[in-house]
Order: sequence, then structure tokens, then C-alpha cells
Amino acid sequence: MESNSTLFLIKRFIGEVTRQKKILGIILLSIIGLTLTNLASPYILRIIIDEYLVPRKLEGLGFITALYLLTLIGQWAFMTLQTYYIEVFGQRVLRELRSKLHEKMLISNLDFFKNKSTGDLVSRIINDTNMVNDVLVSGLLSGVSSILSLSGIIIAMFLLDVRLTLVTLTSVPLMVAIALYFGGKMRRAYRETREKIARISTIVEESVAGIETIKAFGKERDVEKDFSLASIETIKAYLRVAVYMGIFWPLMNITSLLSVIIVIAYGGYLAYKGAVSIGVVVAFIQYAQRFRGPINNVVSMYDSLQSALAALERIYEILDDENVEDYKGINVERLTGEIKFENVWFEYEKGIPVLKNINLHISPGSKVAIVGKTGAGKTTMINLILRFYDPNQGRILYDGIEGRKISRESLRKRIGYVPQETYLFPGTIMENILIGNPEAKEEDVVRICKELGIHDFIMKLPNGYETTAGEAGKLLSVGERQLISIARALLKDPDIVILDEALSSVDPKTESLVQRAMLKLMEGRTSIIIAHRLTITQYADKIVVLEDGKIVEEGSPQELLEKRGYFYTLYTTQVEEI
Ligand SMILES: Nc1ncnc2c1ncn2[C@@H]1O[C@H](COP(=O)(O)OP(=O)(O)OP(=O)(O)O)[C@@H](O)[C@H]1O
Repeated sequence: MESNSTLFLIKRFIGEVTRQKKILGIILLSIIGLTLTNLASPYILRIIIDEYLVPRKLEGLGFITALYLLTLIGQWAFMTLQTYYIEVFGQRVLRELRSKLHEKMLISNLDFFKNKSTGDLVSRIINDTNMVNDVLVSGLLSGVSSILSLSGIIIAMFLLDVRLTLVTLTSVPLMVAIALYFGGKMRRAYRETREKIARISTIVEESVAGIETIKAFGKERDVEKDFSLASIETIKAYLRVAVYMGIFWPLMNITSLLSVIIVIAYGGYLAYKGAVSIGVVVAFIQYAQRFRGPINNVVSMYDSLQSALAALERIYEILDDENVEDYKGINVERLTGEIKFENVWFEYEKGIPVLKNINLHISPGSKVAIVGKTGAGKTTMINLILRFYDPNQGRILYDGIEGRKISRESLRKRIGYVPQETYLFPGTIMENILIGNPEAKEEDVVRICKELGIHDFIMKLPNGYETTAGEAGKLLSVGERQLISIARALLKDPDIVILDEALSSVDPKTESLVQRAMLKLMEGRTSIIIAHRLTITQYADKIVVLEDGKIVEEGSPQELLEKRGYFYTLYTTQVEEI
């Protein structure tokens, strides 16, 4: 990362998080309080020794001891306050970042998802935000506290005795070196354990998701081998952490004691010569022991800074992504369902048109079947009608209004979409159907399922409508899932219906159920069906044959069959295949 962009990144981040002024104020106060009380207690101890204990003076000893106790209580109180409020602050930043990322993901268009894997997005929302919180919020604030403490200790020491300070400070470079070298190794080993654990969970996830393929290809042993390899590597990573921890902390303690020994030796000599008092030596012993924590804090923050900034950069990359859907536009309440494609061209990748000059009129309430070979552009037409994408050239009109001018949200509210693969959200079948219209009641769902002729099928599930989708997911075939999707769409009472018929083989009984439900859903509504099985086309008012992104034939089923063109060929080959 260039230093310029790093600076910009940090500036932007600080600008965003410092809006929570109240909590930051409390943190700042507790940091100052902690530093002062931390510095004061050795200082008071010196006074107690030099002015009360050594001269054997009793008067006022109670007061000064109480003062000493007060600084200790102060340290404890400010420490608690600081830890708690840094956590509060960090969690708020974390929550804000995560919600922003999640929201951004939801308002992004499909191009946004094109080059991003689920794992990558999850990792940015969960891990990268965590890293930013650990290092750039908690780390940075503790770092500030540590730097303040260190500076305070050094100043206090200089005020007490310059020579002794210089000698005591000789152990600091050693401490920094140890924190940098062994501390660095420890942190890297720690990072590795997290990576290994992530690898293990990926293997488990993949084994569950791909269980059929694993079994069908006899890959159980290979997956098992991968898993045990990852487990062994995890153990090794944890052992490395244990080794470095075992080396690091004792070494830091010893170095810290080394400075105490230096203080005792040199301070003892100075005291013997009468150059310093006993109290000063004791205060120095205490100060010398207070280096360790802050030095380690600062070094570890510095150490993790680069990876935290990289995480922050990944977060901003998502937040700044410009592939966003805008929801502005006219609100349509009801549509008659007339759709018109006018000279529509569309390409996903520059220079590769997928739809080429499509002109199509779908009259209100009519049923249109789109047929064509795989890759012909059927799904793309649907993607355009739903405004997942807008045409590169030409336009689509809904009731005579140009699609680009209609708010996506209100348009989609008027469309009932039954995709090829039904996604069941966690929850019950009832909840999954209610997604179609959250204001509907459970009775409505039952009524609609009865209308669609799928009530009996749902009642046969282990817990009827209350069967959980997870359970049902394993029980249901693609066709049966599509039945749920049809109920979901009907509950919405849409003006336009889009059906992407399930491609995979559906048993004849389910097929007739699906077909009946589809026809019920289409009744009185403008309907567009992507027909993979051509039997449904007999119910269409119009068939559109797509080939290589162009409409090559259009007409009623009768007309097209009589014409003996593309549709006739498609139809007869499919019937022959069956
Ligand atoms: N997101 C995308 N990015 C780039 N190219 C795409 C994308 N989606 C589809 N395509 C390409 O666009 C063309 C048309 O695809 P589309 O999915 O519309 O075909 P289809 O007729 O629905 O096919 P199928 O019957 O297999 O579903 C194909 O060549 C496909 O590879």
C-alpha cells in the first residue's frame, strides 16, 4: 500500500468513527485517569518511604497511605472503565460497519456478485470487520493509552533522577526487540491457527454440500484425508503458538526483571553514595516493571497494522462498489400487465450481445411461452423484465411506461416470480410461503394452497405447514419445492407472473400438480413461462422461439406447429425423446 493511500484510508476511517464523541470522551478521560494514577502510585510510595518510613515519622502517615490506596483504587476503576468503553465503542463501530456492508450487499445489482464468492463476502463482513475492530479501534486506543503511559513513566523517572533513568532505559531496546521478534512470531502463529480452523470448517461445509457428489464419485477417503491433514496442521499451528507463548512471556518478564536488577544495582550504589534516596530507588523499581505491558501493546499494534489496513481496504472496496440498484422512479400500484420490448439489446460482457434487437408485445392477461435451446437467452429476458438488469439499447415498457422510469421496488411488487430453483429460507414451510406477502394470514396460505391443489401434499409432510425448511429441503424434490414457490407467488396476488419451469426430471404425479398450480397462478394474469418441457406450451396464447439471442419465430401453438419451423422441430424432437 502506498503511504498516501494508507493515510487517506486512516483519515477516512477516523473521520467516520469519531462521530461517537461521548463514548470517545469517556475513553479519553479514563486513559488520562489511568495514566495519572499509574504514575502517581510509585511517586507516593517514594514520599511514604523517604518522608515517613526512613525518618520514622508517624504524623500524616495515615493520610498519605490512604492517598496511596486511592491511587490503586483509581487505577482499578479507570482500567475497568477503559476496558469496558473501548469494547462498547469497538462493538458499535463493528455493528455499523457490518450493517453498512450487509445493506450494501442487498442493494447491489447482480453484477456486484459476479466476481465475488460467498466465502469472500462472508469473510469481509465477519473477519475483516473483526480485524479492523481489534487493531484499529481497540488496538489503537490501547496504543494511545500505552504511549501516554510510557511517556509519563519516562518523564516521571527523569524528574526523579536523570542518571538512574538513563541506566534503566538500557533494557528498553531489548524489550522492544523481544516484543518485535518473538511477539511477532507468536502473533503470526496465532493467525495461522485461525486460518487452519477456517480450512477445517470449509472442508466440513463442502462435505455436507457436496455429499452426493462425494459418494457418487467414491471420494469419501480423499475428503477424509484432506480433513485429517487439516486437523494435523491445526494441531501443529496451535503447538507453535504454545511454544512462542512459552518463550515470549517469560522472556518479557525476565527482561523486565533485568531492568529491576539494574535499578537495584545502580540505584543501590547511588543510594550508598547518598546521591539518591531509598524511596527513589523503590519508585524506580516500580516504574521499571511498568514498561513491559505498554511496550508489548505498541509493538503488537504496529505489527498488525498492515493487515488491519488491508482488511479496511477490502471493506471500503465493497462499500464503494458502484454496482448498486437505484430504487428511484414512479411507483406503480397496479398494472394491467402489458409488456413491450422495443429494439432491446443486452450484453453481460462488453462486446458479447446475448439479446439482439428483441421486439415483443405481450398483451395484458395473455400467456406467453418462451422456448429455445440452452443459452438462447430465455433467462436473460426474464432478468430484464424483473429489472435485475436494464437493456443496453432499446427499452421495455410496462403499461406504456418505460421500465427505467419505474421504481424497481414497486415493479417487483407487481410481479410473481417462480424461479427454476426454489430457495427455502430457514424457517417453516408456512413462513416460507408467507414471504410472498408478510401481511397475509395463515388462513390465506392454507386457502391458496387448497386452490393450487397442494394442500394435501403439504399436509403429508411430517409437521404439515410447520415442517422446517431444513427438514423439508431434504424431503422435497425440485418440483415440490417449486410448488411452494408457486404458492409464495400467488399469495402476492401479482399482476404479472414469471415462471421458470423446473428443468430436472419431475415425476409425473408432481408434474401434473406443478402444471395445475402453474395454470391456476396464471389465471387472469399476464404470464411469461420459460418452457423447458413443451407440454405447457399448449396453454400459451403465444409462443416465442429464441435462438442465439434473437426471436426467430412467434405465434400461437397451432400456427407454429402448422408452420413446421423451429418450434415444430423442437417440439417433435422433444416428444420423440420422451
Ligand atoms: N451473469 C452472466 N454473465 C455473463 N454471461 C452470462 C450471464 N448469464 C448468462 N450469460 C450468458 O448469456 C447467454 C444466455 O444465457 P441465458 O441464461 O439467458 O440462457 P437460457 O436460454 O436461459 O439458457 P438455459 O435454458 O440453459 O437456462 C449464455 O451464453 C450465457 O452463457
